[in-house]
Amino acid sequence: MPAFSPDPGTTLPARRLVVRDLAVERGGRRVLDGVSFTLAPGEAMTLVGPNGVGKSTLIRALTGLVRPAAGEVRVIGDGVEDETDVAPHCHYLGHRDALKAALSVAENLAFWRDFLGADGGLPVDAALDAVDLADLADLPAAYLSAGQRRRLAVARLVAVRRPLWLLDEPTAALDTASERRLLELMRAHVAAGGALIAATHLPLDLPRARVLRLSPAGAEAVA
Ligand SMILES: Nc1ncnc2c1ncn2[C@@H]1O[C@H](COP(=O)(O)OP(=O)(O)OP(=O)(O)O)[C@@H](O)[C@H]1O
Repeated sequence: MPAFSPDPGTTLPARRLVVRDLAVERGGRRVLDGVSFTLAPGEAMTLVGPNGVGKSTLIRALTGLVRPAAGEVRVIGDGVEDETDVAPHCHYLGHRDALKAALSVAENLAFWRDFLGADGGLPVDAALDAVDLADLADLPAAYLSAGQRRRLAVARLVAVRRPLWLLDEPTAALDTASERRLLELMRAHVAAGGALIAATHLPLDLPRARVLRLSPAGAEAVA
């Protein structure tokens, strides 16, 4: 598996995520209230808190998949037209790996590159190599194990360059080597000027990562 090192000459477009007084309701109940933070280019933030506190809800609200009850989420950066539409600037890695079972591993990734626009991202074979899936390129995705499925979902992050990664428990189902590999990709992303948020129950070895702790009492920046 080759080391993935971003070309230092191709830094990501600088995008700042600004979240102000965000409130989100689920099933008629206010799950999040008054969440505010800013994430600058080159910053990583882990999102922690007990089961059911609203980590996935916050990440989905940031992507625009869940409509906030109050507050706003904005992307600020040069040349950004619609500042409230975060989706075109981000990758969302959720609990479901968004794979088409009948397509091969390589075809799944090629689909995402076409669909999302692969400007500057790694070619399919290199992206599969980055997650150690090159040997399974022709296998139908239906046959992948849970960890392999997750690795294929992770390959999307490097096959399509986006400045903001919103990751919901990204290490779920990954073995130790794959987890280490994902952390390398995350560090490389931040080093290239990208930003990321990762909801996690496990400590992630991300130097200088800020921590946003959610609790039933509210959100608190703890580092
Ligand atoms: N579609 C929904 N309808 C009703 N309630 C929901 C819905 N989705 C989430 N919830 C509730 O919102 C709360 C927050 O859920 P969320 O999945 O964001 O928590 P989490 O912090 O990510 O939890 P975990 O650590 O278990 O993954 C929970 O009480 C959950 O039951």
